This record gives sequence, C-alpha cells and structure tokens, in this order.
Amino acid sequence: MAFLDVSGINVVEEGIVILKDINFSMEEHRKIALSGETGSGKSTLLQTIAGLVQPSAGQVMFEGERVIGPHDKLVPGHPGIAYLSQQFELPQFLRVEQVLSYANSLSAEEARTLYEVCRISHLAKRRTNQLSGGERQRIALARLLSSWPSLLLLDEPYSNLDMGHKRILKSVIHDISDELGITCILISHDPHDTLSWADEILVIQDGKLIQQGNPQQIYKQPVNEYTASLFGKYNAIPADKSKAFIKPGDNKTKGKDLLVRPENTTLVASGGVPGVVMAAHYFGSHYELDVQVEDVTLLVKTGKDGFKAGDAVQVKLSDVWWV
Ligand SMILES: Nc1ncnc2c1ncn2[C@@H]1O[C@H](COP(=O)(O)OP(=O)(O)OP(=O)(O)O)[C@@H](O)[C@H]1O
Repeated sequence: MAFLDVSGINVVEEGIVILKDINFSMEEHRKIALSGETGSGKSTLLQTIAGLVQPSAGQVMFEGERVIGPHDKLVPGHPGIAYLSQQFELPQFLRVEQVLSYANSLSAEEARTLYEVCRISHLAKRRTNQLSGGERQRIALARLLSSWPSLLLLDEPYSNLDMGHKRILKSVIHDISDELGITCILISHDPHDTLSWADEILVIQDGKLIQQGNPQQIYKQPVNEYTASLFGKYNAIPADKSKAFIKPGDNKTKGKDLLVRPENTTLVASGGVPGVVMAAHYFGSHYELDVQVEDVTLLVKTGKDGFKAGDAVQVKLSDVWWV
C-alpha cells in the first residue's frame, strides 16, 4: 500500500478541464515538488489531494483510505493532510499564543518542539497585526501542523518572501521533514527551490502530468522544451540547423531538435565547432556569451573572462538531448 496513491484524477470546473488523468504514488518521507507554468493546474492538484476540490473522475487514496471530496463531506478536508494555501489567513489582532492555543491539541513538550521547528517561539506575545509576512506564514504553518498531519501540502510557500525569510522557511521545511517526520509536497516556480530539495519532481503542463523523475533526470533529460524552460536556461537548436553539431553518420537525431544547457557548451582551443562571440554578459561567478555558430546563436557559459564581441572561438557540446 502506497502512502499516497493518486489515480486517474480529472477535474472539470465550469466545463473547463483543469486536470487530465493524473496518476502517481508516493512513499512516506519522500519529498515531491510540483512544477509547471502559471495556470497549469498545480494548486488544483494539491487541493484535490487535500480533499478540498472534487475530482470529476479518479480517486486519491491516503494511507489506504479514500480521500472524500467536498461534495460528499460537510467539512471539506482530511485530518491527516494539511494544505498551506497561498492565501492563508490568520485571525486579526490576537496574540500569537492565542491563535495557536485555539488550534492546539498538543502536549506542552510537543508544542515547544513544533514552535521551535517553525522558528516562532519568540513571537508568542506578538499580535497578528504586528508580524511580517514571513512570520505570519510560519504561524499559519504551525497552526496547521498542530493537528499533527502526516502529509503537508505547501502551495508556493516561497513566493512573496524576501531572501532572509525565504532562508528561514527553507530551514523550517527541512526540519518539518527531518525532525517532525512529516511528508511534504511543495509547489515552487523557482528551480533553485525544487532541484536541491526534492527526491522527485512532477511536471504539469496544461493539466497533464508530462514528466516525473528525480531532479537530475528532470534537469538533464527534460521530455520537451517546456520542462527544459522550467528548470533553467537552455539552447534549442532546430533540427534543420543542428548539422554542425551532429557526428557524421548519426541517424538517431534525424528530424529532432537539439537541446543543451549553457554550462554544457565548452570553449575549446581546437576540435570544436567554429563560432564568433557576439556579446559577453557578466554574472559575477561566470560569463554568458552569445556565440554565433553558422545561423544559430548559442548561449555559452564560461568561467573565463576577457571575451569580447568579434572573438573567434570553438564550441564543444556535451550532455545534449534531442526532442
Ligand atoms: N473553480 C474554478 N473554476 C474555473 N476555473 C478554475 C477554477 N479553479 C482553477 N481554475 C482554472 O484552472 C487553471 C489551473 O489553475 P491552478 O490554480 O490549479 O493553476 P496553478 O498551476 O496552480 O497556477 P499558479 O501557479 O498561477 O498558482 C487556471 O486556468 C484557473 O483559472
């Protein structure tokens, strides 16, 4: 029995298909990130898992039991699953300790651990209108976790946070998994948040699950340009312009576009494909060069400096993939 089993989920709202035949399962303590462009259906999927959105077909099984949708339940939701919405709310003008005590069924020891993990112990006497956005979010999180769910669904928790609050929340989410043993699924637009955190990434495009894999697979072997674009910069060389980069006799690549990340384009002294630097952009830790190769402009990442427009270079590609 899987910890979470999502099978054949379709969601249709007002005649519009939002999720199409979503299937995946998850073991306890794995970390799953959902990625996809705005409007692709990520939030709807989390809300369906939480029992807050009614699927029109399919089912969510959690710890062996079916999650009942809102049409069949007076108070929507599942006691073992907590969903932190992008639009979480806290009661106004109450002290934090009051907000938490209303929701709290924990022992003093458990509550102390939870508040430490959520980095809110020092905020107990503050009123909710005297908190920063990041602090409010961590209080909302602690309030959700006080029912001690086994699965926490985080809907874009890092959006609208400055660097400092984001760093704190990253540690909090790390400790929620590691110290409290709560399994997490997280949505984020930022590949830095997902690639370094997740055991597995699910990519959603137009309501469909188009790719599932570990971060290395998703980053290095995206199934299409859409996935490639979600996880960083890349070069796409159309099939009719990729001849310069194909080894003679290689027929596998016929009719396919070539994709390669900028860091897999190396400038070499000899044996590469000749090109000309069109522009050099400084990024502190590295440069990115626009290099014209025949009628293609390649984005090349290099740690070397001193390149300028007009320089003749040679480029070698590695870790390319074809779509
Ligand atoms: N109750 C609803 N009725 C009609 N359309 C809806 C409803 N809920 C969501 N949608 C639409 O379904 C699509 C998917 O929405 P959803 O919020 O799940 O996407 P998302 O990937 O989470 O987007 P974002 O990253 O912007 O939060 C959007 O086009 C949205 O407008």
